[in-house]
Amino acid sequence: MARRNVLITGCSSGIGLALAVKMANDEQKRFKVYATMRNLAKKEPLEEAAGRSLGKTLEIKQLDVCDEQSIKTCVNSIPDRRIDVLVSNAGMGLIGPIECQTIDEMKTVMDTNFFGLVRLLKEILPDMKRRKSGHIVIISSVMGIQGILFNDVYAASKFAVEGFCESLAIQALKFKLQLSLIEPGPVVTEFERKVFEDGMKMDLSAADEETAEMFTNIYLKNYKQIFQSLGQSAEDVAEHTVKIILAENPPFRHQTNTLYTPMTTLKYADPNGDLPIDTFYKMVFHHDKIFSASLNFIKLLRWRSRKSFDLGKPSQ
Ligand SMILES: NC(=O)C1=CN([C@@H]2O[C@H](COP(=O)(O)OP(=O)(O)OC[C@H]3O[C@@H](n4cnc5c(N)ncnc54)[C@H](OP(=O)(O)O)[C@@H]3O)[C@@H](O)[C@H]2O)C=CC1
Ligand SMILES: CC1=C(/C=C/C(C)=C/C=C/C(C)=C/C=O)C(C)(C)CCC1
Repeated sequence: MARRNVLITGCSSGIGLALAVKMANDEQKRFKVYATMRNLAKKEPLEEAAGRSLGKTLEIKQLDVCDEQSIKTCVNSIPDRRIDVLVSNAGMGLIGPIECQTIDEMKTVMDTNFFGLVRLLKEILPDMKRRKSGHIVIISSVMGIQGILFNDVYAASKFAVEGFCESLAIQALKFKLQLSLIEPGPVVTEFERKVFEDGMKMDLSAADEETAEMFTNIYLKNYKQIFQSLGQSAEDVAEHTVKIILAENPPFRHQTNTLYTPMTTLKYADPNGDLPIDTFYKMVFHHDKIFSASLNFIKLLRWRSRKSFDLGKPSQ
């Protein structure tokens, strides 16, 4: 099989970095990775992690998904503009009451998470259609299927991504192109740190007392614990993504976190849409102690299974 050219966006940290490194270090050398980032001053962690693949199976390039010219320049710099696998990963989060967010902040989230993907495809899709080959892989989120308290705009941006892809997938089929949405739950990356820090320093004066209290004492208070108990690593998500890229018949949707799937299943279990909303409401407002205890229990189980794995014993 010929080596496949892979372009990944947002490789300065997190999932993008982990995926670029994993694919570039593929033992069978099946990929040539174009690992892109908007700010090349941030390339050191990727260079370090890439090791010997740097300059061989991994090249670092500048690409800002909010800048059409930067996308064009990057794609033009790739031999024959050939991109066999596009991984649209660049993205950002935003949490908090909407009363305390500016429209400009919200627009930046939509511009990055949704229009970023649209800009990439406007440049890359015509080539893929002409060649009648290509795989478009999008790092979406469980929030592309289901909204979560105080993530209104972020969830909207990922819903936009999912709606766009669901529509495009039908046309793509005609051109023998594949489209896959990767849907991680919480992942411990810079995303989590940035979002939490911004949330902690958010000016909540525009919100009523009850909302501000809910955000601070329920959402932010539980945030770290949710990531510690249910969170995956970027490497774990990268491993799932590679499997999807290598699959003979890649699925349209793939959730990476089995601990999270019980929540998303609620969405499909009730066509009226009330079940997930009522369940989340009860978890947050009525059974918060049980919810918190369950998270602690999961954290303990995962810690124990990792510990026994570290000691050389397979986890139970
Ligand atoms: N972490 C999580 O819990 C989850 C994350 N996701 C999704 O995974 C993807 C990767 O996030 P993750 O690795 O967690 O977070 P990181 O913050 O570690 O990585 C995000 C990457 O996107 C880049 N980026 C942001 N804006 C732009 C832009 N305009 N052009 C190009 N690159 C840009 C960042 O660059 P810079 O360093 O310059 O800011 C960074 O490289 C995102 O789409 C996110 O929505 C999905 C589910 C859960
Ligand atoms: C599980 C759960 C909660 C929080 C989930 C979180 C915080 C998920 C984060 C997902 C991310 C960060 C996805 C990124 O794309 C709530 C609403 C507190 C209560 C109900 C159950």
